[in-house]
Amino acid sequence: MSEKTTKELEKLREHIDSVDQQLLHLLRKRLDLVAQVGGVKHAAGVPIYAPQREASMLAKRREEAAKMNVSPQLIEDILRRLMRESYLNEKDVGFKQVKTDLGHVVIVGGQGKLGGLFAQMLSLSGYQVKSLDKDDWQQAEAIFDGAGLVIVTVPISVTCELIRDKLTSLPANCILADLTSIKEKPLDAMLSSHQGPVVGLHPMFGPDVGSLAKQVVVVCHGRGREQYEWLLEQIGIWGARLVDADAQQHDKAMQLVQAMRHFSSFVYGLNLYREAADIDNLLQFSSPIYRLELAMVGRLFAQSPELYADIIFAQQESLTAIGDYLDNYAQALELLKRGDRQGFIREFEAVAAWFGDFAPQFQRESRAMLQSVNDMKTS
Ligand SMILES: C=C(O[C@@H]1C=C(C(=O)O)C=C[C@H]1O)C(=O)O
Repeated sequence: MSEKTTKELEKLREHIDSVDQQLLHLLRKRLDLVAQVGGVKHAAGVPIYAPQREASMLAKRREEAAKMNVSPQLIEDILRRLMRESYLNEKDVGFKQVKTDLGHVVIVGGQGKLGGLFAQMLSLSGYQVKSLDKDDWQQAEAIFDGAGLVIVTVPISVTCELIRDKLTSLPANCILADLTSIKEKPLDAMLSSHQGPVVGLHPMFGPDVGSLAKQVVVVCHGRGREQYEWLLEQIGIWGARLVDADAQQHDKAMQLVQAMRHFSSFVYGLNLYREAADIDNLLQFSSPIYRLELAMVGRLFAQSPELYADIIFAQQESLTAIGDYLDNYAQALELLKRGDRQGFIREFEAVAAWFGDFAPQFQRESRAMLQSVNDMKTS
């Protein structure tokens, strides 16, 4: 059935269409300017992401918007979306090559998704990149010969063994780095296999990000920092934020941030499956927060089970964090069984007090996410 309309409505809609077309022309103009900025940055080696410029630009546009009786949040939302586009487009011109006399880069596991992303970023920055995968070990000697940087990005379960068995005779000054999501053991393995510069990296994002702008890369220093400092600068030019961490502390945080988080998503999915939930039907009744939650869980099952098994099984200690969660769940369930509404409220308040200012901050952040989940609906 076609939507109801009137003559007057049609007239106004024609005006709106024409304004939208003007917007489109302005967008084209903005994209062209950003492309020029990309070229200038490429030549000068300026990072793709400029947080101070963004903050001052947003503040000015918000102020102007308020004066024009336009919601400051509206212009901020639009500009943030446009800036995301800028990062993607700036990428296309490539990046400045910080180290021009490196020799080539070898990505061990270059056919994996994350390896592929790093290979792409390095190639866009002018480096010669070679991939070394499962079937290439026969030619390893030739591939490593003359390498200035070797990046290991293979499943966690085989990372340390591979480093210890196969990376013992790299060129002396070659930098050895890994992208594993745990850091202590791989870093130890790299330090003992290779006498040259060593650095542990953990990109805190999946391979499906379109751009590294604003993404975090954790850095655990190994040895010979002066020799790999350029690599950190290069990653900064891609737009990522580098966060130094102690390997042990990083691994401890990962028990909650990764093992526990993915495990509870897994169980959430497992539960829906065992309860034979009808997802179509649930979506009919879904509130935006439920849809978002289901998306967070469902996206897990669109990816590789090996990847998640690797992350969850990586550290024996995660078992404690996950076990604690089960205990807390059981204790909270007791409140419910006893009908202890007051007890529930007391616990709730204790947790809220502990979250402190983060709770309202998270509420604000999630509001924006929920609104965009709602915007995505098509019927
Ligand atoms: C275009 C630039 O690059 C990025 C994109 C911006 C934009 O689209 O307005 C602003 C700042 C940068 O994060 C720039 O530096 O001006």
